[in-house]
Formats: sequence, structure tokens, C-alpha cells
Amino acid sequence: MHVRGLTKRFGALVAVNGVNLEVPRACVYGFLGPNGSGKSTTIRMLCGLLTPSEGDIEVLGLRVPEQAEALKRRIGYMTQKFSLFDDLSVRQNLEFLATVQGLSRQDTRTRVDELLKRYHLDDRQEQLAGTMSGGQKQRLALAGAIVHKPELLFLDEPTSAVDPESRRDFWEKLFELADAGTTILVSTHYMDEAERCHRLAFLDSGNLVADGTPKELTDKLRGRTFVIRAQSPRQAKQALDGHPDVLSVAQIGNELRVLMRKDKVTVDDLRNAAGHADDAMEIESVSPNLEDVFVVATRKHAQREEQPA
Ligand SMILES: Nc1ncnc2c1ncn2[C@@H]1O[C@H](COP(=O)(O)OP(=O)(O)OP(=O)(O)O)[C@@H](O)[C@H]1O
Repeated sequence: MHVRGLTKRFGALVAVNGVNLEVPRACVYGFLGPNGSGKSTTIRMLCGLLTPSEGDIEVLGLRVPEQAEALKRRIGYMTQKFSLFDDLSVRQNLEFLATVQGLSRQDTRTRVDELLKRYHLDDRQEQLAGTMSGGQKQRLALAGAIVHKPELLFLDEPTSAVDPESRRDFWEKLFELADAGTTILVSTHYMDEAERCHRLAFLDSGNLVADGTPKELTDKLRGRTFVIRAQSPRQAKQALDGHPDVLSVAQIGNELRVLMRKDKVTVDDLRNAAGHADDAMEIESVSPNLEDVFVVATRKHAQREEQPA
């Protein structure tokens, strides 16, 4: 998938702003960003459901939206709402989707049987979809999205309505699909899911603010992340908040996670910045995580926006 300068405006609002993307085949590509950052809007443009205001999209060698019709049979799409028919049984839901995708009656039967087994739904195939648990609905929705063996799967926050164990199982299934050659573009709010992706893009207010492999992204921040355990975390936070070398301070339980503007900061530098009042203060240099990457990327972008042209 190649995307250049993708932009979507809704009236005065720029929901997606000049986004460039390269998604390799058989890759699990993560899309991260806060609410309203433009993830769903981007995904909807990539699968031809929404017309861009500007930009070029090529998906599986086809131009979108011009060749979106030809693309439909080759992609799958699943959202957090799961789009199931509550009044149809598990089997009927899959049969219906297979028919819509143009599978023959024989192929439908074979494929539905295969999916029911693979997604552990064969013992409840007559149950109405509306009566299933969140995790079961999610498995059924995924089975439905791949009933026609798409080469590319778009998943828009597919795990937001399910428990942690279902999320883990779901990711196992995604990797099975990727191993079999399916390209997957998945949006998520969860950093643990982001860490599992082969590559990631961070969106903020419609702008792509960082992209790369999780390791590439976190490696850039080496030497800049610290954890502080203080007697009074609130006081230490106040001292650090206004310090010019400190980019962000977040309290997590009794600890502070501190992100510095530059690397090569020493523990002593940070102790000075936090103030000497607390002798028992412990400061530890820690590995950067993807949340740190996001904070840096969004702050950098905000600073660029503030600078006069
Ligand atoms: N059809 C529409 N008409 C007007 N504004 C829209 C429309 N669709 C989306 N928006 C706006 O575009 C912005 C981006 O929304 P989008 O749903 O793409 O964000 P998101 O990152 O997917 O958020 P979330 O994580 O909450 O799903 C939001 O401000 C939203 O209100």
C-alpha cells in the first residue's frame, strides 16, 4: 500500500492532513492515536468507503477510490461495532457474508465449516449472534471479515470491546493470518498491542507524527526516560514540570515517569532538577516505551505548529 499526501476535510475541520504511508505485504501495521486523531477516517479512505479531499492511494496495485470496486473482493474490513446480524445464527451470519462476497454454495459450506472450527465457534453455530459474549462476537466478526480470503485486512479498533484474554487470542489469530501472507492494518488505543506490530504509524490531530518499527521508534529515545520514586511524588512532579530540560512527567501510582528533552542526562542532573528536599528519592534510567514515543512525537509536532512560518 502506497499513500501520498492523503487529506480529508469535513468543512473547516482537517481530519487527515497530508499523510504518507508505505505498508509492506504480510506486515501487521499498527495505527495509533488518541480519539479523533483521524484513524478511522484514514482507514475508510484506504478501503474506498470515503473519498479523500486530496492525495494518492494505491492498494494492492489498484488506485483508490477510482478502482475501489475491484478492490472490494480483495480486502476485509472489521470495526469495533462488529457489524453482525444479531437475529441470525453464527452460521447464518457467515453464510450471508460468504454469499455477499460471491462464494458458490459449495465453497460457502466448506469455508464456513473451516472458519467455525478455526475460530472455535463450531459448538455454537446455531446460537443467535446477538446472544454471544463480546469475545465470541469478535471471533465471529473476524471470521466474517476473512470469509473471502482477503489479501489485506483493515481492522478499526477491533479489540476495544473485549477482555484482555480475548485480545490476546485475537492477536494470535492476526499473526496466523499474517504468516499466511495477509497484510493487516489495525488501529488501536492499546500500547501493548502496538508493541506487537511489525511497523507502526502514530497519528495526532490528523497528522502522521512518527512511523517505523517499535524498536526503531523507541531506540531514538534511549537515555531520555527515567523513573523516580519519591516520598512526595506530587512535590517532585511540581518541581520537574516547569524545568526547561523536562519534556513530560507522568505520575503512575507512586512513581513518576520522566521524559527529558535531550539524551545524555545523568541521574544527578535529574536529582538537581527535582530539588534536593527528598533525600530518599530514587532515580532510575529505564528503557523508553511507545507511550514515550507518542509524547515526544506529539510535542514536537505541536512546537512546529507554534513556530511562525
Ligand atoms: N462524517 C464526518 N463528518 C464530520 N466530521 C467527521 C466525520 N467523520 C469524522 N469526523 C471528524 O474527524 C475527526 C477524526 O475522526 P476519526 O473518527 O477519524 O478519529 P479516530 O482517530 O478514528 O478516533 P476514535 O479513536 O475516537 O475512533 C474527528 O474530529 C471527527 O469528529
